[in-house]
Amino acid sequence: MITVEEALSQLFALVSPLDAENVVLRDAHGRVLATPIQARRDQPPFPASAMDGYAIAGQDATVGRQFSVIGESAAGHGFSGTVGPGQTVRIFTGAPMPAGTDRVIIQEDVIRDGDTITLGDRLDDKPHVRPAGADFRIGDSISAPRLLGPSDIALLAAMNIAEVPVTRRPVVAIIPTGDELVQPGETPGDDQIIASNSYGLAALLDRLGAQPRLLPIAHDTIPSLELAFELASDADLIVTIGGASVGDHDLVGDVAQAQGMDRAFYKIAMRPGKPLMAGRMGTATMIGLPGNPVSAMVCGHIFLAPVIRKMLGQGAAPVPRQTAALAHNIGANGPREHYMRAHFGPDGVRIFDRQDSALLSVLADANCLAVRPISDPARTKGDTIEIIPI
Ligand SMILES: Nc1nc2c(c(=O)[nH]1)N[C@H]1C(S)=C(S)[C@@H](COP(=O)(O)OP(=O)(O)OC[C@H]3O[C@@H](n4cnc5c(N)ncnc54)[C@H](O)[C@@H]3O)O[C@H]1N2
Ligand code: MOO
Repeated sequence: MITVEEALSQLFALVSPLDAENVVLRDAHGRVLATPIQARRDQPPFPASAMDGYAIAGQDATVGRQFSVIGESAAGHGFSGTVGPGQTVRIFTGAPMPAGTDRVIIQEDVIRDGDTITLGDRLDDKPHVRPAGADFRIGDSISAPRLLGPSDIALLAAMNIAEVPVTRRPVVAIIPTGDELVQPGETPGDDQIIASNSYGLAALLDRLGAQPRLLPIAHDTIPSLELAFELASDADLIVTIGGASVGDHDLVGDVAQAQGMDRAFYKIAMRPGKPLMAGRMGTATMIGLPGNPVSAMVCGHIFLAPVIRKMLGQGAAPVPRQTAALAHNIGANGPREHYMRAHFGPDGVRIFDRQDSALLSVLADANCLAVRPISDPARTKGDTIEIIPI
């Protein structure tokens, strides 16, 4: 059995960043910027008022001074003339500062009488002007790779970027396997259960920015698994679930190899997740996950997530860990790195008692996985351990 670290580095060797494609701005949210992008304009493109008030020449801002109002500058409708001594222009937030002005007196500090204003006695000392290019200048760039969030989308829009180069989303074929499985909503037979982790993994892959394709459930027969691999052959990544262990009906590894899978590894010193396998299969990478629902989901967090990030051009790094204090004592760990369902709250990390890899309800209550290194000794309340938020 190899370590989690070794398995991850072998997985990274199996995948490469995908090509870039252009998408319209509206579709760029959640995608990874593939190449740096440059602003096409200055923002603001002109010195702009930050307040509603009156634009004047700053040196004339003295208490009691009077100005005659000669026009208006509104957002989208600037004032085309020049403002001379003793003159002002009514101005609104976002409007261009007229020529001859460099300060806005907010309307609360002005008394207006007809077309004359008088500056009040409590003037602030701020210009209330946003200089041209204060936000960004033409040519300023957003570096890549970068996972584009809502703030980035707003910035790209302001930069007048209508099409965004992003990394293609990896197509991930998910193959649930097992005669005992039926789809949610179907009526299971007496010996059957509902396929669950296939849906959990599809959701995880959605969240990672991949394009999951949930294939029909494959039976525990060679022809059914062969058909499933055929259906999956044009994917970037093929993920099987179940049939990975040593039972008589665990055929996934054998069929994959008969179909030309070049196996990189099988079995990891990890709990849950021991019977994980991976390799190249034609143009795709194949990852065979264990069937136990929690094992598959934990492998999704620990292996699929970093692999997808590498394919999206976000670099090759394990899933980030944090440190936190234990809320209670725990016993020693065994010979496999243990990813334990736990809850991190104000009193520290509480590791759940029940860790059977069939228990999805315990996974749903967890907000992190507490990582116990191989042969980690017993720990006491307050000790620092590593956790992975999930
Ligand atoms: N003699 C041994 N038995 C087992 C070993 C071992 O080392 N020696 N390893 C155990 C470990 S650890 C795991 S993990 C499981 C993994 O087995 P498989 O990958 O072959 O998975 P299955 O046998 O097909 O299924 C296990 C379990 O999970 C349920 N399952 C499978 N797919 C789904 C799905 N899509 N949705 C929901 N549930 C699913 C399945 O019904 C089984 O209950 O092997 C141990 N055995
Ligand atoms: O590795 Mo199994 O995944 O412990 O349940």
